[in-house]
Formats: sequence, structure tokens, C-alpha cells
Amino acid sequence: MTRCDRAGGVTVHGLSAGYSGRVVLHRITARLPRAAVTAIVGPNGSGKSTLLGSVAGVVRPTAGSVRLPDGMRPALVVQRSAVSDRLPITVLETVRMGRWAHRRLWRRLSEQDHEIVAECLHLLGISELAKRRLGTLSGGQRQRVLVAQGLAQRSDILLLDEPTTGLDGPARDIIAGALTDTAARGAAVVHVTHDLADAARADHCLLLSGGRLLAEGAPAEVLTDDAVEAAWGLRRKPAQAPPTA
Ligand SMILES: Nc1ncnc2c1ncn2[C@@H]1O[C@H](COP(=O)(O)OP(=O)(O)OP(=O)(O)O)[C@@H](O)[C@H]1O
Repeated sequence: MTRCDRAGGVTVHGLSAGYSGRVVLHRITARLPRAAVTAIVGPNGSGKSTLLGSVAGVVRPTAGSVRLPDGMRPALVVQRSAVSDRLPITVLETVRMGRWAHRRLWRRLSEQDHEIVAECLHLLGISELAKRRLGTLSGGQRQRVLVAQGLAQRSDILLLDEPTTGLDGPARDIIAGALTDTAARGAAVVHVTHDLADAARADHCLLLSGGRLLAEGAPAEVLTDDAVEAAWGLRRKPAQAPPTA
């Protein structure tokens, strides 16, 4: 991880974006720092995936800009529901696709490519599933395969749309660990989540509501009761008092 500008990461400045003339994001200015896990959190429809898509370059801004470090191409891990379970490909082939960006189409994968693919399969605990068809996997297994494909790209900017939604505890821990390791290697890791506990574990946090940025910073500073109420319109339940003897 040396290609990324150490001081930089991704800078979003005055970004507006939407679909078919309908504006969804309104003048977002934020930072997605390197060597850190950033959580984008907010209610349904607040624009989290649209912001992620704008950083990935798949949603075009109508105003403002997304500045990436020179020559950087982000790796995007989409929601598993966005991937057809009818695709006739195996787990191994799916993760190998993560290496395509690093070679010309007519070139074979190198020894190093194969090593990276094997490492990503191992990291996500899916080596045993390598020969299985994607469509025969459970939702949680498929999600791990998509994360492994994202990791295999070895990008300095890793973007993930709800990578742990609907997964059980151990699967969530495996993915959370992989994201932390990737950030520790210097990448800007950004994930969208509905889960306040997930967001609280991040290093940096963006709170969205109605396509606007309500707050940005350390999770403990961003996810205050007032901010959560402003975003969701709900007061958080007070923490349960410990039982008395
Ligand atoms: N491809 C699309 N075409 C048209 N409108 C879209 C598209 N994708 C999202 N939208 C609209 O943009 C708004 C923001 O959606 P987005 O998916 O970015 O929000 P989100 O915060 O990620 O939501 P969720 O938590 O429900 O996944 C919504 O009103 C949604 O209907």
C-alpha cells in the first residue's frame, strides 16, 4: 500500500448527485481517510449507497467533486442482493475476477495473483468453498465471497455496501477483522451500515439523513443521542441498568 497519498485518502467536496434529474445527495463535503475504517450510517433512503456509488464512480455527480489519490481505482463490493444467484461461476472464479484489473485480458494470472486469491479465500474462511457455484451458497457465504473479491483487488480504497447485514456473529466478526486488517495496511476502507454498533466500531463516521451530512468525525462524537434522534426521529432507549444483587 504505497500508491495512496498518505496525507490524503478521498475528499468529497460540495457533492450533489441523484438519478434521472432527482437530486438525492445535497452538497456533501467529507473526508474518507487512509489507514482507517469509515462507516457511512443513516436511515433507509438517506443516500448512503448513492454516496458510496459516487465515490466508486458509478453514480455521476451533478455538482461538486470526489477527489481520489492519483491514479487510484476504488474496489467496490456491492450488496449480495445485487448479484444474480444464477451466475454459473464458482467461488474461486469470482475471487479471481478481483485480479482482472491487474492484468491484460489475454494474460494469465501470475503466481502472485494466485497467492493473493488463496490468501483472500483463507482470510474470509471460504477456502473449502472454492469449487462451489455461487448460486449454491447461503447469503452469508456469498457475502464473504464478494468481500474476498474486493480484497483481492488490493486497492487502497475499499468500498463496501452493507457487507455484514443479515450475517450471524462469527461471519460479521470475520468481515470486520478483514476490514480492520485492510485499513491497517494503509487503505481507506469505507462501509455502509444501518447498524449503530457497527458504526461505533469504525475509526471515522459519516451520519447522513435526507441526503445531507448531519455529522462527521469519531463515532463517539457523531453518534450522540441528539444526532440519532435527528436522523431517525427516535430517542435511543437508555442503557439497561445492571441488575442489583
Ligand atoms: N438506481 C436508482 N434509480 C433511482 N432512484 C434511486 C436509485 N438508487 C437509489 N435511488 C433513490 O435514491 C434515494 C437514496 O437511496 P440510497 O440507496 O442511496 O439510500 P440508502 O441510505 O443507501 O438506503 P437503504 O438504507 O435503504 O439501502 C432513495 O430515495 C432511492 O429510492
